[in-house]
Amino acid sequence: MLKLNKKITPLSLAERYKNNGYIQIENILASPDAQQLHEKFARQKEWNMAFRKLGAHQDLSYQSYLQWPEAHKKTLKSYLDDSAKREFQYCYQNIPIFDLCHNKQCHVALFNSIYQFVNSSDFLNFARELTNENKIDFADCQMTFYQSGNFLNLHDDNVKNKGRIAAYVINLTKNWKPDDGGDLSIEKTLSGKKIISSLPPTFNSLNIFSVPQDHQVNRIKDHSNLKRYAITGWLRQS
Ligand SMILES: O=C(O)CCC(=O)C(=O)O
Ligand SMILES: [Fe+2]
Repeated sequence: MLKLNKKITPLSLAERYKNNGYIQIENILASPDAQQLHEKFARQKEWNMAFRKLGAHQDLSYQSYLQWPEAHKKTLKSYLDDSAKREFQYCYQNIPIFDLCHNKQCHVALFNSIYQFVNSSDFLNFARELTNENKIDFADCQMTFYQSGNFLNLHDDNVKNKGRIAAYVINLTKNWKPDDGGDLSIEKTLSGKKIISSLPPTFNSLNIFSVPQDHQVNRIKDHSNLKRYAITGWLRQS
């Protein structure tokens, strides 16, 4: 079972969350758990590669994508880069753990342990105290993996009837540098002025931000070797 770092007291951070609408908390998981999770993410071979084509979500097997001829990969990259300038677009790898484990038997120990952890009373109570939202009933979750050229354009996470109260990101990226890109930007407009806050994907940090709120995952630079791993999802009301 994954464990929270017991030294972090959510009530002491609630004021900051309330004032800003977001917070980043370092060293969120017990340290051996974060290290082991990172190793398991790094060993995971199959992912869904998610992007949009002609305005609709697409899922592709990442392993089959790796077999494509280079020319074919280049064509997709140009399409995505061009489309990202004109419309809502994203490209990253994920595994929809909540869909795989919820209401079904899931036999992958890693997926089960993440699903159980984010729905444990420890994690949900932590989130309820931090956000002062007692109506949080459960957390959905996915594993995500971004690498060079991957991004997620500006959006606000607001989807009707999903009961999303706040979004969370447990960052499992090692050795991030500002030059890699891949930080999470949160945008606000205050007195007509755009304010952008950038949250680096610091290893073993938790980001929580209220929904709706404009944010994006900045593109990981083409030259970067970064593997941006995270557990992401929403704290939801049934
Ligand atoms: O990975 C992140 O930092 C945020 C991801 C996100 O915004 C989303 O999946 O909707
Ligand atoms: Fe989002």
